[in-house]
Amino acid sequence: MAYGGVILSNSLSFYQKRIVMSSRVQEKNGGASIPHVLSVAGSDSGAGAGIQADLKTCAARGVYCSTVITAVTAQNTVGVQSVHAVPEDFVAQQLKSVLSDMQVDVVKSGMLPSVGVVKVLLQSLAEFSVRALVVDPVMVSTSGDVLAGPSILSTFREELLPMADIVTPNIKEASALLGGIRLETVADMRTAAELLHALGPRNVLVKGGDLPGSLDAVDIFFNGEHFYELRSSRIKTHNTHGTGCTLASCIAAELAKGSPMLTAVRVAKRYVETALEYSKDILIGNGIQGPFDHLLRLKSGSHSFSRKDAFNPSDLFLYAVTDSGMNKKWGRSMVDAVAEAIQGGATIVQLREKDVETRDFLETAKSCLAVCRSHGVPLLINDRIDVALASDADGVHVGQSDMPATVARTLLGPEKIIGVSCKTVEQAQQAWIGGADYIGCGGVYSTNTKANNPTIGLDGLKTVCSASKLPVVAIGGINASNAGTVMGMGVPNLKGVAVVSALFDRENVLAETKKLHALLMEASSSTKMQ
Ligand SMILES: Nc1ncnc2c1ncn2[C@@H]1O[C@H](COP(=O)(O)OP(=O)(O)OP(=O)(O)O)[C@@H](O)[C@H]1O
Ligand SMILES: Cc1ncc(CO)c(N)n1
Ligand SMILES: [Mg+2]
Repeated sequence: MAYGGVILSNSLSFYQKRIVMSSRVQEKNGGASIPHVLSVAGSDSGAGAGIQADLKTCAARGVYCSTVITAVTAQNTVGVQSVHAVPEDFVAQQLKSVLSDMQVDVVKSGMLPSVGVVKVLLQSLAEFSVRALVVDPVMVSTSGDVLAGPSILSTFREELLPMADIVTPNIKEASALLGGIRLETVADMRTAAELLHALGPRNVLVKGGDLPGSLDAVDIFFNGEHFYELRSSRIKTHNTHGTGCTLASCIAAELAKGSPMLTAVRVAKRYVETALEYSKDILIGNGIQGPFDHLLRLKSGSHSFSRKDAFNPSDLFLYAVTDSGMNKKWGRSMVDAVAEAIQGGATIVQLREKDVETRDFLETAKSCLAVCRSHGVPLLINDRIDVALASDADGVHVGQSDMPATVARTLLGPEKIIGVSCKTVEQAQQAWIGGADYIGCGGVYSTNTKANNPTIGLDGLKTVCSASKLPVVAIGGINASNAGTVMGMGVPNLKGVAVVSALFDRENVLAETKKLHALLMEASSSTKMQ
């Protein structure tokens, strides 16, 4: 069909009709339409390529992916050990199950192991409406293993390619489809793209991942009118297994979201490049070509210092909030100040940097995190979700004018700690609904670290604590002379006090933290005895 509503060939009017039909069905359903790719491909037991790559790619790109499995392969990072083709009538049944029920936007085909399976797919496409067909003519993997034999070539050329909105062969596949021509240079790739276009697909992308001796990763895109040389740096890595499947399913995902073809291809190439760069050092399997991480998640939190525990409200007991101005005044670095506070008994640390450059903030966060992790103390970042994400800190603390807790939760995921400053019962309720883990309540007393901040006093603190569904840490002007009073009240949900000046605007952070810790222990044990 013609993507984006441009009719490029008379034979496409049939598909145009189906677009109208499918949008009508969607209107009748009434719900929000979810972009949907159907992947018709083979399973890779090593999960780097095939169906598994397609599912991960679509998940990473925010698109729903259903699957029709055409073959099951026994495959790993060494190569393909065995292939078990799914019977053609069972492929047909899977296609019917999905397409008769779900609103599929784009079909992406990968491994189609027999002529019969290609025919079954074409029959389904004639019967059910989709907006685009992305054909990855899988024949030879980068490892050199044959996934569809030469007997399929004529069916690909004569029946499948003419139906494709885009076809994405690698060098070997392009050569095979064109009767074995030599493809050794970018100029050869252009020729191949033009020759393949003449077979009927609306667009052609000849992938140069396996182009011998090429410094960049160059792909040639041809839409029948213009050539585009899509170039990215070649990532030095062994983890390229499944790049082709990933590229094609990302193109399908972007098309499903409504992108024009060239945009979809550019985004997909950038996505592959980013995932390869992120994954270049990961080690999965002992073979020559490893998988990469489609979700860019496997490295974060997996290093040895990672905090393994869920948030524990008792961590709020002695909550140290840093202040770089104070530390500078007393001639110590932030990391040293944090290390002393932890040694003295601080149970959680919040990095609060108001007037610092982002790059310095990130560096400080990383160094403080190393100290905190080595002592099992959580580190939170004040306000800056980007810095929390980039440093892999344990969470954030946000104020009423910062990012709302719900948005912070979406960005940070379920395991990070989120705290919200609240003065009122309503704000505390909102923080709970938004998915926060604790609230900071104050200012209890007046303080010079926050100008023009109205205090709520001990009564205000009691009111919020009693109504709160979340654990509370009291903040604002708390120091050694009043901490005992605050903790000694024994109000429900109050788990600790947060302090800035009482620790950091002092000459000896270690001694001040110890003193405060002892006071809090005494106050909380006396409330327990009451
Ligand atoms: N080392 C690399 N660095 C950056 N991009 C790469 C690298 N290797 C491949 N690519 C890109 O990945 C995409 C897929 O290319 P490739 O030619 O390897 O496909 P393929 O052989 O079908 O993949 P596979 O069979 O491994 O799934 C292309 O956009 C290509 O430019
Ligand atoms: C199942 C399957 N499909 C496609 C490829 C191509 O990478 C592969 N290696 N395995
Ligand atoms: Mg390759």
